[in-house]
Formats: sequence, structure tokens, C-alpha cells
Amino acid sequence: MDETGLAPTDVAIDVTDLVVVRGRKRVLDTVGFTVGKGSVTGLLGPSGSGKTTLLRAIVGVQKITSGSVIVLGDDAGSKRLRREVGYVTQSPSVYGDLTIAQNARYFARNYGAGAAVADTAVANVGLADIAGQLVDTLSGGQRARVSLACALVAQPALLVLDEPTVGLDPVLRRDLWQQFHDLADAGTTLLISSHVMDEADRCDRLLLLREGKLLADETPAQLLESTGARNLEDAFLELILAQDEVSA
Ligand SMILES: Nc1ncnc2c1ncn2[C@@H]1O[C@H](COP(=O)(O)OP(=O)(O)OP(=O)(O)O)[C@@H](O)[C@H]1O
Repeated sequence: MDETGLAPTDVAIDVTDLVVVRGRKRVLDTVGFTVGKGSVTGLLGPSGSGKTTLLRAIVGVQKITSGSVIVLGDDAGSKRLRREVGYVTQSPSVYGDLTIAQNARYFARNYGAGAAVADTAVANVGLADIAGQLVDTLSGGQRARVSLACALVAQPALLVLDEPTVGLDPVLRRDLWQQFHDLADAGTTLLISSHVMDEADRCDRLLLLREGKLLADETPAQLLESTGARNLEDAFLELILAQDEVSA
């Protein structure tokens, strides 16, 4: 057991003393945390705080300066993890000249899954009604959902999502969060970045990042208790003010 109370076999992500320098900037500064399997963890922080860089380090596409990132027991980015880790970026990587259904079925085939799995994934992201439409004719938010469906068909053990709910209407946002929890209940680990604080209380655990530093790694309830704030937005503000006082 480590200090989070997790046995090693229950740990999906283990980050220790991670430092990433991009250009001349220390984008991640000695970041450390663990994420338990089958949980929904929110990575929150303002624009430019280092969220995408941290997600990239976890999926193994970011050169790290020092520290370690272990995912499902292996170094991030190692070959074994290719099928185990799904990553949905902010720029959807799907085929514009194929329909939504064709995209999902194509990715499903690559992962040895059938058309039914693809069609379910399309339905789960709220696109069943327009599954026959070409991706090139979709809005940015719709395209992002196609990308999410294509990641879901791989049924990865760890799903890393970079701002998956940007621009979605509130009903769809609620449905997607429900789906994230359903996936977690079935054993998938989800790490989801967002800069929208009202999504924070939908997470089992929160990582709050600011200027490359981890300000908090707690459950929403613990965060409210430790700061004495009325809501998570205020709690984050308390932490920022405390950080500013320390560095002043
Ligand atoms: N290729 C790069 N070279 C140098 N600096 C970079 C590079 N990419 C990002 N950065 C810097 O790293 C910092 C963190 O960027 P990152 O994209 O990780 O933040 P973020 O929290 O995901 O922001 P957003 O919510 O806007 O996507 C920013 O200051 C950014 O300018």
C-alpha cells in the first residue's frame, strides 16, 4: 500500500517528481500523484497550466525532463500499452471523407471489435441519429464526439480525454459524464481534463494544476472540507491565494 491506500495492483497511473521543460519553460514542476483503477479523475486548471502536457506525458508522447510516469505497471508509452490506453485530443483525428458509422466501424475492426460495438459507441456519444453523415460536414463539437466514439470502441483500460465536453449542450454533457461513470464502474480508468469547474464535482478525485504545479489531489468533498469553501470554484480560489502567499 502507498500513502493513498492503494495496493500496487490497484494503481493505474503513478507519476513521481515529473518535470517537463518545453522551450525554456518549466511546464510541469515536480508533479506527483497516483490514480486508482476504475476511477474518474478530473484534471482541472486554467488554460496554459500544463494539463495537455501532463496528459501527453501519461500517454507517452511527451518527452519528459526528469521523474517517472508509470501506467498500468509499465513506463508510459511502452509498446504493451498501445492497446490499453485510449487518448482523445482536442484536435479530433478521424476521417473526414467517411461517415460517423464508417469511422467507428473502421476503428472497431482495427481493434478486433465488431460493428455492434462501433454502433453502440456512436449511440453513447449521442450521434446515432446522424450516423450516416460525412464527418467533413459536422461541427467541431460533433467531430470531437466521433473521436471519442472511436476511442471507446477500443475498450481501453485507461481512457485519457482532453477537454471532451467543450462546446456540448448541458444535456449531452450530463449524459457523457454518466457514461464516463458507467465505464469506470465496469473497470475502465478515466482521466479527464477540463477548465470548467462545474464539472469538478462529477469526478471521484480531482487534480488541480496551476502554473505547472499540483495544488491539490483530493476528492471533491475533501477539497471543500480542507479549504472550508462553499463550492469547488471558491475552493480552487482559496488554494491559488494560498499558493500566491507562499511564493510572495
Ligand atoms: N511546443 C511547445 N513549446 C514550448 N512551450 C509550449 C509548447 N506547448 C505548450 N507550451 C507551453 O506549455 C504551457 C502548458 O501548455 P498546455 O497545453 O499543457 O496547457 P493546458 O493547461 O493544456 O492549456 P489549455 O487548457 O489552454 O489547453 C503553456 O505555457 C504553453 O505555452
